[in-house]
Amino acid sequence: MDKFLIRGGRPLHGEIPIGGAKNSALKLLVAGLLTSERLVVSNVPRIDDIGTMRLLLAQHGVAVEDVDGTGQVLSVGGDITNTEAPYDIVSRMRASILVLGPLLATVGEARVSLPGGCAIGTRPVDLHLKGLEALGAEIKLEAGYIDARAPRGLAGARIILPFASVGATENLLMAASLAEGRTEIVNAAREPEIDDLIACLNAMGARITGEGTGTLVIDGVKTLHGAHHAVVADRIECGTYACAVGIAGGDVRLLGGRIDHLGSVVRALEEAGVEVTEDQGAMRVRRTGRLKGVDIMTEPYPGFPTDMQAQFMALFSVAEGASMITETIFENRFMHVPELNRMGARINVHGSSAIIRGVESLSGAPVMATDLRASFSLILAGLAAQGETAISRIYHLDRGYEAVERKLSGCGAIIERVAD
Ligand SMILES: CC(=O)N[C@H]1[C@@H](OP(=O)(O)OP(=O)(O)OC[C@H]2O[C@@H](n3ccc(=O)[nH]c3=O)[C@H](O)[C@@H]2O)O[C@H](CO)[C@@H](O)[C@@H]1O
Ligand SMILES: C=C(OP(=O)(O)O)C(=O)O
Repeated sequence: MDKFLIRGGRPLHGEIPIGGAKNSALKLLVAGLLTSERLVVSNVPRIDDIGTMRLLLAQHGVAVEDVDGTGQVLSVGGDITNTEAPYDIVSRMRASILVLGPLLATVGEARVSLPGGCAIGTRPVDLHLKGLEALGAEIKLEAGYIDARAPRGLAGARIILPFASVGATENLLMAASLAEGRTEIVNAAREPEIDDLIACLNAMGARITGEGTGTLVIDGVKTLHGAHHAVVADRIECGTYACAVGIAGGDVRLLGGRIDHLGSVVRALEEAGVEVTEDQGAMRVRRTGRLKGVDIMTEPYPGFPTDMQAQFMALFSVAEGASMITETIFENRFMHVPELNRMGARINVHGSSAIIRGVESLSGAPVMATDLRASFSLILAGLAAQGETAISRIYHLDRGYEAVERKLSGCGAIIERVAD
């Protein structure tokens, strides 16, 4: 197991390239199950979750090839030979549940392990299952597995989601693309990654309209074909590095960062005293003065993303005044709080809200990463802290961030990966 050693106190200057979005690339690769032709996906981030997805697709008999040897252009293709998604892969990566809709739509059956809870919450999949049942699937839960069948194929339906679930919207979109007739998904998620999946499915011959509106209309087609699609820029990676500049100070251009996908994050940064501008295909982030505390609440897009909550917690821990962060999406997403407090932060959690009383400075300490975004909040704290911070269990971070130490040290940070 690796750990990071960070020496804080240095401002960041330079450029950081922003990669393709983890939360889009994973679903785009799954979309490859919907056709026996080749789907080529470019701008794929080189992160551990992509390796796990390749393993899962291989388990279904579908090959994922590295087209040019860079790991950034992957081609998915081949016939599905096995419809089981086993526990050992699904429990490692929850996005595995996304194979359910495509397997049902193409081969009419799937056996997918229930993902169960994870560090940030219970994360049930009831909305995925109810939606697929509305499309005609017969679903049984047995021995920890979802047994789903659609012996007569899937048929379009009007589905009203009680909550705009990202994963349920994606599973239903892919299944409905090959269902007979029209499907309408009301209260669909509106995240940019959903629009990216729709663009890819439409390039494969699907007929989907309504992206970004919350109501998606899918006219099912008989087959989908191969296509080439480039993954949208990772708004969470971009927002995370913006927080790095916010907490460490300095001036950095985030290359390829999409400011238009980060409205609520940019507003919070600006309120906190961080300057954000669009700069010729990059997002430029600067901070010279003291940070100020801000209140934020996580919400589905276009609201403030839960995947940026931990990073802002670190930022506000050294801001002037108090901040309140309310987490409304996941019930247990404050595991970074005790670790930040060990570094000198003053954070109290009351139910789904955390009160952060800003301190003058943090001090380096040995801390432990508990999940993907929490891991980065500790890096951010380490960049601002006096002395050395040692972060263990960074395998959580490697799930979703590419080349963190290279990107940060390229801008002047002192960060090193060492074997634990
Ligand atoms: C791989 C991926 O893209 N992950 C993202 C995706 O996760 P994911 O797709 O799991 O997130 P959802 O939007 O589905 O979940 C949000 C909330 O709805 C609840 N829920 C969801 C489905 C369901 O059937 N029943 C139910 O109760 C969940 O427990 C959670 O509390 O969106 C989240 C919310 O933006 C992000 O934090 C994750 O990074
Ligand atoms: C929670 C996240 O991912 P996952 O849904 O894969 O757990 C995330 O990307 O912050």
